[in-house]
Order: sequence, then C-alpha cells, then structure tokens
Amino acid sequence: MSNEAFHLLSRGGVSFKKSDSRGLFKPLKSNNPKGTELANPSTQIPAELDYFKYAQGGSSKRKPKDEIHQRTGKRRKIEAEDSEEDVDSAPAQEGPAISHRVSAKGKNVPPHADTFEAMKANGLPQRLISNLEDFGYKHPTSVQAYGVPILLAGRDLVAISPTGTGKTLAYLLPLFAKLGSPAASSIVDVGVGVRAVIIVPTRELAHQIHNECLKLAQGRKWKMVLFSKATANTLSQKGARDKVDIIISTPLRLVAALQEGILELNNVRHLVLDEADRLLDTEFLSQLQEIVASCTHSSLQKALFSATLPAGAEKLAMEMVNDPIRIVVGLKDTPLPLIAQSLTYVADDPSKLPSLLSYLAQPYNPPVLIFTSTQTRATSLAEELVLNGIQNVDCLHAGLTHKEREDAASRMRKGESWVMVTTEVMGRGMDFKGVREVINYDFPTSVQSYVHRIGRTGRAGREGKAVTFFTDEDAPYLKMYTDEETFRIANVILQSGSSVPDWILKLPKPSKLKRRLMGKVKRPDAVNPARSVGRRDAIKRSLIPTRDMVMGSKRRTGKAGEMSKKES
Ligand SMILES: Nc1ncnc2c1ncn2[C@@H]1O[C@H](COP(=O)(O)OP(=O)(O)OP(=O)(O)O)[C@@H](O)[C@H]1O
Repeated sequence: MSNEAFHLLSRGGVSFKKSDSRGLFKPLKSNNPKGTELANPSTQIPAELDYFKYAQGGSSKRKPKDEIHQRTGKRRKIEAEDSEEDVDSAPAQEGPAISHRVSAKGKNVPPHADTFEAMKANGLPQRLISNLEDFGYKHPTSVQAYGVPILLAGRDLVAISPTGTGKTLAYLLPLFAKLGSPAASSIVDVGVGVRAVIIVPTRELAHQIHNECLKLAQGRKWKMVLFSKATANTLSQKGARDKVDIIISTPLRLVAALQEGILELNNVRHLVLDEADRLLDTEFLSQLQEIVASCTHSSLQKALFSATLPAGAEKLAMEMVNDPIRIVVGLKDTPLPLIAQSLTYVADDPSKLPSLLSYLAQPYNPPVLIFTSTQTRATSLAEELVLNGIQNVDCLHAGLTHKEREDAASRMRKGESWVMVTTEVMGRGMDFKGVREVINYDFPTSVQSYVHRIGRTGRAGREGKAVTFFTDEDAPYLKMYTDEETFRIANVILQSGSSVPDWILKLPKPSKLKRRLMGKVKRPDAVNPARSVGRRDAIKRSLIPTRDMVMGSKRRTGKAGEMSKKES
C-alpha cells in the first residue's frame, strides 16, 4: 500500500490535544474506562527516583525499592558497585531539587547545581536561563544538575540517566555556553570550521535535536546544521562550512562527507555522542572511530549520554574519553517506575493480531506506539489495523523515504496519529511527550531495546504504560537470572516496580544456545497469515468501506476528541 493510500485509509478527522511542556507537572487524568483519575504524581513517585521533582518526599504507589529487592531476592549488582566505588561522589543534597540517587565517579567531580540560577556560577549565561524560563522549566533534572557543571568545567563525561529525564538539555546547555557566541559574530578567535558535533543513531533523532538547538538558541544567530545530503552539498563550499557552529548528524552521513573531503573536523572542541551505547555497537563503531579520529583539536571535550550502557559498551566508552567523570542517575539500565509495565502471553505469532485488536477495542490512551521487529511487519500490521477499522493509524520505519518519515513524525507530534506502528528506528531518543502507551508487538531483542522502546512513554514526569506480547518462542528470554550481562526483561520489569506473574519467574533458565539465539526468532513478513493470499485485492476492496468507516469515525471521535482534550 502506498503511504498516501495508507493515510487516506487511516485518517480520522480528530487530533487529540497534547498539552505543552508547561503542563508536565500538573496532575494527569486518564480516559480509562472507569473514568478513574490517576492520582497526583506528587504522591506517587519515590523521592529518589523523582527526576522531575514531583514527589519531594512523597510516597510511591508502586513498590518501594527495598520491597522490589526482596522480591528479586537480590539487589542488582551493578547498583551496589556504583555506590561502593564512588569516587568524589557529590553529597546527598537537602531540599527538593536533588533528592534522588546519583552516583558520580571520577577525579575532582565538580559540585552539582540545584538550580539553573546556580549554574550561572559555573558559566551558564543568563540568556540561556531566560530561554529555559520561557519553556517553563523550573528546575534542572538530575542529569542536568550533575552533568551541566561537569561539562561547563571542561571535563569529559559519560552520563547514564533513564529515558525521558532531560539528557538532551544536559549537553546542549553547556555546549551553547562553552561556544560563547556564533562564529560569525565572535570577537574572540574561534578558529576555522565547525566547533561542535552531535552524533546520534537515527535521522529522526538528529532532526529532533536540531529543533531543540533552534529553541535554545533563540535570540542568537547560531549556524546549526542538520547534516543531510543537501546540507553536505552546501557545505562543500568552504566559505559556507567555515561559518558553521554546530553539526548534528548520524555517523554514516558525517563519515561520507569526511571521506569525500568536503568536511574537516579539526576545529571541533565539543563532541557529543547521544545514545552512546547504540553508536558503540558494531554497526556504527568503525564510523564512530573515524569521526573521533578526525576531531584533532587539542582541547576536544567528549560527552557520551545514554539511558543504557551495557558493560561492553561502557568499556569502549571509557576508552574513548580523557580523565572522565561517569554519572549514573537512578538504577542503570532500568526504566522509570512511572511506566506501568506488563507482559501478555499470546502463544504464537498469528495470535498477536487478534490480541492487539481486542486491546484496541477497549478504550485506550492515544497515541499508542507499537513496535514490530521488521519494516515489512510494521507495514503489514499497520495495514491490518486499518483494515480492521482502527482510526488514525500511521507507520514509520527506515524503509520509507525521508519525506515520508518526516511527515509521519510530524503527524505524531501534532497529535494526528493515534496508533503509530514502527520499528527500532523510533525506539531511541524520540520525544513525543504525549505517548501514553507502548506495545511491544514483537518481543524486543535485548534489554536495552526494551528499556528504550518503553521509554517513549513516561517522559518528563508523565505516567505511561507498556505492554509486551510474548509467544512460546520468546518465553525463554524472559527468565531472570543473575549474570549481569544477561539480565532479562522480567528482571527489568520487577526492578522498576511493576509486577511479573509467578509462573514467568518459574520458567526454566534458557540454555546457552537459546541465549545466543536471543533476538533471532524468525517471524513471518505478514502479521496475518490469512491475508497473504489476495492481500492486494483485499486492500483494494476495503478502500471504500474503510473510507466510510473513517467518515463515520470522524463523527464518533468527536466524543473521543473531547475526552482527550479534557485529560490533556
Ligand atoms: N528541566 C526540565 N524541566 C522540565 N522538562 C524538561 C526539563 N529538561 C527536559 N525536559 C523535557 O523532558 C523531555 C525529555 O527530555 P529528553 O528528550 O532530553 O530526554 P532523554 O533523557 O534524552 O530521553 P531518551 O533517553 O529517551 O533520549 C523533553 O520533552 C524535554 O523538553
């Protein structure tokens, strides 16, 4: 199905209204069937995990951490290591701003700053603080409170902080502060060529960060380039590229420009790797090494950020930085307790579609993000949902054109997509604040993938819900066991305060072979085997009824729209 036809089929006429970020700290209402209201988050989040300062000492509706540890029978090893090996860890702070656990390792860790105002003493200009006030940001999050002073002090940083806790700003604030003023208007010698590079694994994320830069840069004429084929061509003229302050790019694009000789990175003083563990994966590693090797300026500062950093990636990360400080906010590789997680047994692959359809037949909180394992399955599932009358279905994966991808992301931001079917491409970094529910239609291939995927909800202090379907084939990979490297999804769920049925905990340990096969479960391209015969005809035939259905849904969704408006 072409993307256009797909939209024609799937569009209803109502956008749910997303509140802007100023409303992030207000109590949320849900449109759940019973009409029960989610309690005020300020009474729910454990203080130590209150990244957005809701709790300020409030109690949690989820299980307190000690209780969780009793259930898991063991406090996670990595966490114990963090606290035992802290060097110069900043002291626990009285007061509302920093009331949760942050561990900092490294020599001479600069003290953290409780407020944006206090960061002035570290060199954060008033201009940036005023911009933050305009966004309605009152306090720094933990990763900002600790990370900004470290980066402003010129130190290399490896920062691990849960999804949706404001890592982007934690590196952008010091970046703008350290760059001082745009090269074009600087009165001091800033050298020739780009001074800061931000590398991210996907184009969508690069786009999002570019937008964040534009917001933060208000009032100054920074030259910030979202690197693409088109911009690479423009930058092939030396005059144009010498005026660039910041480049945001995926590794592939940047390496291509380096190899073609249309870009030099010898004036880069700040290199940021966002989603660092993904960038240190074998897929990107050699490109990344080439980029790092091209940044030859003597005062190059490196900052690596991610919500997850498995041991192998952490080793590579630590080798890449000089005299670094490593900070860990909350529990490493663990989702926020704000996300209510559950596992749903669906026997086999063909049973997933009916399970999903019955899930979506109940009132749900749009937008919902649904993850599949491949592009073909994403397309197939999106089509099935449309054919089954689900409204405002969208699809985004790397097999679409750039324009289609950008349009889909933009519809999501505007609240026009109620159900977005996607792949790993949206799993990391994407910040759609309104996402209420994530469904892992296909079981994630690693704990990191799980943590990032479900981290698309529960952002910036909001509550979220994550449902993971698992089949008989997936079951071996749920099992908890204590080898830190192979911590599995059931552990992660328990660790972050949601519950896991006992029968899952009693599943046998997977064999070594099964562990090696993790993520290699072969799934058919079509999510509905019955549809594989005459699929195109079926879609064609359904065009008219589906349009009628969409028109009908416009009338019906008047109600749903009102409901959504009330809650946002
Ligand atoms: N100090 C703050 N106060 C309120 N909201 C904030 C603050 N800092 C950031 N945010 C908002 O929190 C949301 C999440 O931020 P961001 O995308 O940087 O998270 P992240 O930690 O990078 O997540 P991920 O690991 O998924 O990439 C964004 O919408 C951002 O605007």
